[in-house]
Amino acid sequence: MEETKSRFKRICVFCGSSSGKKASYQEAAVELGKELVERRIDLVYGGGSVGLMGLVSQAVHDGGRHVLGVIPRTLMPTVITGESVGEVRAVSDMHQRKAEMARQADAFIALPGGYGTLEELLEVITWAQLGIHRKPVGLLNVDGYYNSLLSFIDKAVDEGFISPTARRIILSAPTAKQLVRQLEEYVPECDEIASKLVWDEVDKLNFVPGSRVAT
Ligand SMILES: C/C(=C\CNc1ncnc2c1ncn2[C@@H]1O[C@H](COP(=O)(O)O)[C@@H](O)[C@H]1O)CO
Repeated sequence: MEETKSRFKRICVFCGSSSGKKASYQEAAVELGKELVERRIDLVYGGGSVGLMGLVSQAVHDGGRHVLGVIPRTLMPTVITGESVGEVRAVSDMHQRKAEMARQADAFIALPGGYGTLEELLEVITWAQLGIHRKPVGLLNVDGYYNSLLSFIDKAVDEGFISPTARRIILSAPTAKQLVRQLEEYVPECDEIASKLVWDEVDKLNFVPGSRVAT
């Protein structure tokens, strides 16, 4: 397989701790892992081997890329989340886990998932809206899984709760290849208010002003 170069060193994947009912969700997790490998991109995720989390991490590890699992100490016993592949970083709680995953990543992708996935996804979108980071965020919309979420977000734009600029933070595509290509081409827009906010160093998630990609 020919390797393609990427602007990203490491991507964070949020996804179900369950596998979902359709084979297409599981296939998409493996496909995404292979796409990261092809582009020589490492993975950061929530650790363990359950559900789609296990499938994407195993595919990246099998392809020879680095896998970093960030996992709260309480969830570390393998009877709870299964054996992790690659490097495991223990953190004290779920908040620290999200902050550490975000700090370690140059971009974010959400595969299908449940509450945990949605919460992680919406948080990095909110952080982008506030100018805490300028890293791309993409939804892997497998079999239209996220259509209703995207419709809801469009309704929130129509009703005046999300600005058109903030709507454009979210990229989406039906396949890993199309989505990663979009993430590679993404140029962040700056909201007028967000551009004036000054976040503490710790809150900035490694973003260097003036660069297109967070470092
Ligand atoms: C404790 C139980 C199951 C184990 N649950 C999780 N294991 C690992 N990571 C998890 C777990 N729950 C949430 N996460 C994080 O959120 C995303 C997955 O959540 P979802 O609700 O399945 O979409 C994932 O990205 C993780 O970072 C027994 O119930």
